[in-house]
Amino acid sequence: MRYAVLVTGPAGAGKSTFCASFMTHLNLSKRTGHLVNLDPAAAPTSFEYEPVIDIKELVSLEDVMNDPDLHYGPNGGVVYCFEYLLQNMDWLEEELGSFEDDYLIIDCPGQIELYTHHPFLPTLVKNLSRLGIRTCATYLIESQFMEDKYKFFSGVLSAMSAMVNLEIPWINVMSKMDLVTANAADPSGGARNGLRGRRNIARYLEPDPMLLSMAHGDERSTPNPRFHALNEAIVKLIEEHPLVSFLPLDLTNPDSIETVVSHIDYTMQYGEDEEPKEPHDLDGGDFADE
Ligand SMILES: Nc1nc2c(ncn2[C@@H]2O[C@H](COP(=O)(O)OP(=O)(O)OP(=O)(O)O)[C@@H](O)[C@H]2O)c(=O)[nH]1
Ligand SMILES: [Mg+2]
Repeated sequence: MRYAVLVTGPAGAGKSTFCASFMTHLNLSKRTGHLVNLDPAAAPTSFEYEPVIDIKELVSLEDVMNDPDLHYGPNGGVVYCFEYLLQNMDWLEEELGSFEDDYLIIDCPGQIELYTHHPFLPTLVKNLSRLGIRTCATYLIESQFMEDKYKFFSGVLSAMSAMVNLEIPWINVMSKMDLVTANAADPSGGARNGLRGRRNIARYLEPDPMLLSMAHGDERSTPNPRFHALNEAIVKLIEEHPLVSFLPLDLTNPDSIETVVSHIDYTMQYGEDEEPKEPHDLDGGDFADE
């Protein structure tokens, strides 16, 4: 059985950094992981681990943008590259041919429209499953989103929108939690503030729709009734479909990546199909006759 983890999320969420930490964690646990780069815009220097498969060998953003017949800018260019990849699945299939029994960590581009507007991920996942690869997705949002309730809820909605398009196990991750801890440790805040900070964080990890109702009126002084109605509708949607919760990821704490990886293992039922180990002393034992 082969396994693949799609690492998705908006631009700069920390996807490539997470992929590298994931690789390090697997190596330290004596497991084998391979990095697959599906970001046609990735800079060659951005990888701590050399990708075993790299979309840029098929098509790179640079080539697309320099093509005088195509006239694409960076965003349209990435979309074009992904379309090209899906039209050339035999290339990916061939590249994937040589990996058995391993984890493939697939670093995806940060263009949000790839996840919300286009059927790219579902098509990719269908192809992976046709090749017998069990796949799950992670969706990263960075902790700074928690500082702006509107940004946060737009992040929740885009995660939901990406999720409902994909019929595979899905894990949302709140990345860069080290930046939040740094704020909570602010000496001027004192212990009570720290506690309130942690409670507040919990309300973001299991999104509490009331945060959005409360946001209304505090930062924006003149309440716009239509805006209010929209907020109410979003609150209701999140209450009725509590699909989204986040696992915190703090890369400065080794336990944190371990927790995220165990969730990924569990959700993909990693290792369940492995051959059961032979017990040592079954034959010649007494209980055979009893
Ligand atoms: N403090 C902190 N910074 C991080 C963490 N993860 C990533 N960063 C920083 O955030 C920036 C973006 O990280 P990347 O891993 O390149 O993010 P990405 O999602 O791959 O970005 P794109 O591929 O451009 O969409 C870099 O400057 C990283 O150093 C983290 O856990 N904590
Ligand atoms: Mg990246």
